[in-house]
Amino acid sequence: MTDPSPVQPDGEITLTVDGHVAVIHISRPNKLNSFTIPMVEQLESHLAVIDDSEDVRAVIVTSAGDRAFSAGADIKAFSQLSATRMWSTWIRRGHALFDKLAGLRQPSIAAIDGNAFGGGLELALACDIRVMATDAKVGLSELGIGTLPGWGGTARLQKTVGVARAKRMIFTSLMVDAETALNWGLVTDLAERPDVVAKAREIAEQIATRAPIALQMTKQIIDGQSGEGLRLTLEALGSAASSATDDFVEGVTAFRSKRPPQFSGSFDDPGPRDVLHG
Ligand SMILES: CCCCCCCCCCCCC[C@H](O)CC(=O)SCCNC(=O)CCNC(=O)[C@H](O)C(C)(C)COP(=O)(O)OP(=O)(O)OC[C@H]1O[C@@H](n2cnc3c(N)ncnc32)[C@H](O)[C@@H]1OP(=O)(O)O
Repeated sequence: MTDPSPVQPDGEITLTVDGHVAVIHISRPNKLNSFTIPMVEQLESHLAVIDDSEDVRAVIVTSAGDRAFSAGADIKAFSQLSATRMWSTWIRRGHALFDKLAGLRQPSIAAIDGNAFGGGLELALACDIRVMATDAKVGLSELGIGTLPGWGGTARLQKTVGVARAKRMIFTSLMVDAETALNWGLVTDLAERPDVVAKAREIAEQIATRAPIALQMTKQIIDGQSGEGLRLTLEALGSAASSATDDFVEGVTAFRSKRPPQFSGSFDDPGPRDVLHG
């Protein structure tokens, strides 16, 4: 039995890649996985690795099975700083970090296997899909400590649950339970706490069987402005049809051959191809 790794007082965020799925683990067990600057730095470098990878097709973000998914930014740390230092080390940097997560080519799934408060819920909101433990609660608690959700959660919550529910949650630091989160569309799936990561993994593996380039285009279209969606759709299909990504050829060929497609994610530009007649 190996000794558990020593608890890092400043917390630790690790990255493991298994096949086409990357898993980001947040661990600061004695402080409810609250974020320190070293953890922000580690997450920055992990996202850069994922962004550069051609193998990673889906990302899971989860805690290391601790009591909480994350209780947000380390209140004790940022509240000791001057306003200038707070802006540069916490607000601007954290906001950019969660934008980077939300903007990844690869879809991400938050496995909310514990309570998620403040920046912890903002982290989950920066992911595309959220799976939540049936006994967890989530909320943007920042107004309760005299600040506001500073890492993108205000805008993302409104986009996810609508204006009225976002106002109800943020203005009153409402902690919603799993059933409410599911009913409000804040999460897409519920699971018993020990099964949350497995559920997220199941979704990630399904995503990993899709054609990567078509998937990335779809993510960009959904995340684009609604009015922008049609133009992006036409543009994306136009570029795919004209240069016929290998995956598009493979998808049509596999369909015609009645076998599962094997997508490669490659994109060479052979010029127009007649993909419908072999
Ligand atoms: C106009 C505005 C101007 C203001 C400018 C300031 C801007 C600063 C912006 C920074 C960047 C924004 C980032 C983000 O948007 C903001 C945040 O994330 S703020 C943090 C939000 N999180 C919370 O409010 C949750 C705080 N925690 C709690 O309420 C409780 O811990 C709990 C989650 C309800 C659980 O309660 P309990 O079960 O009783 O557990 P404990 O409270 O005993 O906690 C155990 C242990 O963990 C420590 N801890 C918990 N949460 C945090 C945290 N967020 N930061 C640091 N430490 C935390 C807690 O202190 C205990 O430690 P111990 O006391 O045992 O040493």
